Amino acid sequence: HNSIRHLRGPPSAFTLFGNVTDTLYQASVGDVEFRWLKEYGGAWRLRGLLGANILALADPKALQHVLQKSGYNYPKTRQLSVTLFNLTGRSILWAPTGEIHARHRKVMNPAFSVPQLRSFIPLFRQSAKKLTQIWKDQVNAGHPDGVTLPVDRWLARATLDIIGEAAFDFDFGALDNTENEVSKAYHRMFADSQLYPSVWNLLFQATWSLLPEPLLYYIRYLPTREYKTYRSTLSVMDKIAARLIEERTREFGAGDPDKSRKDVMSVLVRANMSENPSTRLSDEEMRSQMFAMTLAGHETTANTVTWMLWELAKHPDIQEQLRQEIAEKRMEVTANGSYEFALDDLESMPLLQAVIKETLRYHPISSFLWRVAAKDDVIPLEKPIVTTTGETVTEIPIAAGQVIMPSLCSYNRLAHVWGEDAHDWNPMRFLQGDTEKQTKVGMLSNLITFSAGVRSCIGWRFSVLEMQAIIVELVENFRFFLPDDKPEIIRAPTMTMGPMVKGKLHEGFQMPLRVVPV
Ligand code: HEM
Repeated sequence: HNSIRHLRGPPSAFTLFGNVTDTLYQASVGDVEFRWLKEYGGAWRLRGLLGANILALADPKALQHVLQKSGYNYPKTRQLSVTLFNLTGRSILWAPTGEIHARHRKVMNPAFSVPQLRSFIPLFRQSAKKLTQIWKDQVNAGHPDGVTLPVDRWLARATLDIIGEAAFDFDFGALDNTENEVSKAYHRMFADSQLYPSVWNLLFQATWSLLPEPLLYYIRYLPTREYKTYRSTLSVMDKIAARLIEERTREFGAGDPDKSRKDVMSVLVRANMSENPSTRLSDEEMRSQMFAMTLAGHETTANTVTWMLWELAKHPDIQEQLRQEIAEKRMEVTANGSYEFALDDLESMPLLQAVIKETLRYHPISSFLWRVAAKDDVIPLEKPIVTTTGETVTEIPIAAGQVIMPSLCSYNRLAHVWGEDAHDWNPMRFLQGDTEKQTKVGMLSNLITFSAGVRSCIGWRFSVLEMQAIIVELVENFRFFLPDDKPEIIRAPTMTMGPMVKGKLHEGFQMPLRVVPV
């Protein structure tokens, strides 16, 4: 019995493939979602592969219910868990049950506390400055009008170095060496292996819910290009991870932990050693956290900053206002006898905050999630929807096993939440808007971009602080323009929604911008 049969949704020509492929094969993220959102409201039915019914959600109350209020009643689908296992091993991203996840999250939480994150600010600033210097050197080499740079690649290198230092006290050296193995390996993971998967691959994945679970953990050994990419990335990382964990554990065991070590892994090793042995994470699980943090923690932030610079290039007036705000804060800081922006300085720049929030809203790099109902339930709606029989409903009863696709990009465009101009990038909405009346959902200003609830992004604050530190440095030092040939940028529907140039998808993610020193 599947009670979402009566929900409206796009028709599908072939039962075998359904129309989930419409989402996965669209040219630019939002092409189909925003049309469906307009047509059906905050919830619609999609046909999955092999005739399955999938419930897509954008309604605030529905998302609050599924992601935030119901705890572990809506775990990740098996398919998603297995994919994350293939990418990261037995990490927090994989954790298939509430019990396993709670154990992982408890050990990891202390590493993401506010005081811990505050200590990373100098590191964020240092990497941003290094990037600035590299760009200045390139421009000064005889290009007074600036140069067109692949800003996304440079930002990914900077954020990889940051996650290395912050998470493991390890120098990946990605900014120093552009041929860096780890940096290239992670880039391949997203760009090559995730864009427009073949229908055969999708059908193969659809069978995972029918296969015995232990078998699924051997999928990563398949000889296809995709799994080879995953395996080679993990093996590059595995050697580094094993050494770092062994080092930390030895220091800790000798009763002589290096107190100066503030990296996430050291905090994790300490937290793990003080756990009851039965709830402790295994060596394999600890190594996997390192893969998870590297995967989840660098291209995500880099992509978001990339989209932000693109928007600033398209909105020169806002770019100039932001530069003005930073300049004023710079004078204030200098007058107080300091050389550097501290956390409070960064957080007291309203336009900076607004630009970051608006970019998170407009370009949510995880444009959708996958969940499955562990038991029968009734999902409430904030805005009623009309069913195929013309009935208006305010809740959706669902059966255990119902697959759900929270459409993060669609929620972030709801006109009744964000205003009639929800499809425009306009940071001013966060300076004028009154978010008090909105349904409380998500981690920051009711944005769903970091998901919500027990499985929300553990790194959301880390990422926001990192973005603040990077943006301030870049906008203080450079002006950003669209390149003269104005390439058409699309939001590629890969695992992290990255920018690609239309007609040049084979070149992977890219965002060329003209960078001119201030
Ligand atoms: C703009 C940047 C980022 C965005 C938009 C983002 C978004 C997300 C989203 C949507 C999820 C939920 C995925 C799901 O449930 O299927 C998630 C989970 C996660 N993120 Fe992030 N993330 C960002 C940056 C980071 C950073 C910097 C780190 C680490 C330092 C990080 C670490 C994680 C981890 C470990 C999880 C899994 C949490 C769990 O299952 O308990 N993320 N992120």
